[in-house]
Amino acid sequence: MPPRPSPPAQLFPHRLPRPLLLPVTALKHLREQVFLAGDEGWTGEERTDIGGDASVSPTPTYIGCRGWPRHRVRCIAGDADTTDPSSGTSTSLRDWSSPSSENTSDGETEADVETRGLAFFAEMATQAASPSKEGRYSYEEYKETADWLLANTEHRPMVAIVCGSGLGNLADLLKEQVAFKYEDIPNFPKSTVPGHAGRLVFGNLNGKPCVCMQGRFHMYEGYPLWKVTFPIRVFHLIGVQTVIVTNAAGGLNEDYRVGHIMVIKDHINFPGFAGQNPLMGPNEDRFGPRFPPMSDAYDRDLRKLALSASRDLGFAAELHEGVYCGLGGPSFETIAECRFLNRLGADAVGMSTVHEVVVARHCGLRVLGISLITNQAVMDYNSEARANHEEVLKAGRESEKMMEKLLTTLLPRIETNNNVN
Ligand SMILES: O=P(O)(O)O[C@@H]1C[C@H](O)[C@@H](CO)O1
Ligand code: HPA
Repeated sequence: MPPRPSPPAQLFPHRLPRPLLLPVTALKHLREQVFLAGDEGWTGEERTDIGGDASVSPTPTYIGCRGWPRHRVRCIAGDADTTDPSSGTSTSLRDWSSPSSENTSDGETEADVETRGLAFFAEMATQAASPSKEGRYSYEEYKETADWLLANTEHRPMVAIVCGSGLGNLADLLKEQVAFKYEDIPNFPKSTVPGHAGRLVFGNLNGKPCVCMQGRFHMYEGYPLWKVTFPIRVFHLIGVQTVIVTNAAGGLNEDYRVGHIMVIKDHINFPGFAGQNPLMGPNEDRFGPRFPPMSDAYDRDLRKLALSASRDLGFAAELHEGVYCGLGGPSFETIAECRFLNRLGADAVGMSTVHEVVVARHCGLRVLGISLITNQAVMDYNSEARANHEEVLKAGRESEKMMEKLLTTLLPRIETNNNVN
């Protein structure tokens, strides 16, 4: 075994109560949640994803938690005793030195941080060690979550609403609410983005039984697409028939203004072009077919209902039908990219939705997509405008009343099979 080097200074060492044994395969899965770095790859706190691979790293491996405040990204130092993936043996993770009781900047002691770090890590380890986590959820896990929800609420929603950035308050419209934090629901991922609260809210919207995702999951958070779309299949299993996906989007169409609404007519799944499709991998026939069509992804009757509701509400002039282009994010688009997408036929651009829609259609759910135009995409090299998340959230807050009215008017009109002419 190579001699054990000193830990990098930026790593705050934490003591493990005892060596933690994990199979090498578990470490591979942990890469989705935490970053792993060999000695050579470590460049300090500025780096959040070093992308070393424990299974091939010849040097000791450090593990930190993605998404933690950076000064806390220093969870556990490890001693990779056995790193040969072919051996299938275990990797032991040990502490480097003793903890201190020094306070961190927000008053939490290092001991608290350590406790949290260990709890987080233990959870990750448990999840990673589960055989079903080999790249996807098993049917039984979707079912487990669905059954848990059905056992914990009497609500039986027909419609699910996914709230986009800044649109989480839509969930407040529901009456007779029963809400669950994502972290309390078995198998549910966790929201990490500001403006995505991370609660599943059941209730009635204008008499219609609904469930609202107050916060969605995005590819750029580091989640694989089978996690991003996990709730959609759960909705199917609890009896939901229609999903309304909302999002914040940048307007590419020159007629679109901030605060306008776009009913999604079609989408361009850009990550899909690069092989990032949530249906990649073995098909689960109990959800749907291997090769689902997408030419009817956005339900024509639901689109008509949305357009007629907007006419009834008097804001038809602010409502468009258009094509949404989903990208991976988290960087906003360059000017050249915006021009390119616009020429391709996209009217609005965002970082979500398309994966949820693919999975929803795969399991036969009807889909209505609604984009709130929160900013105009920058298309001009002379422009000083810069897209930013604060602006997106602000536009969401400013237009929430319009979105609320649209949904409140629309929901009671949704039948199992609308046939609107
Ligand atoms: O969840 P959505 O698609 O509404 O959120 C958009 C895309 C990014 O998450 C974020 C950028 O501001 O808003
Ligand atoms: N680009 C991508 N995603 C977005 C935007 C944008 O301009 N606005 C809100 N979400």
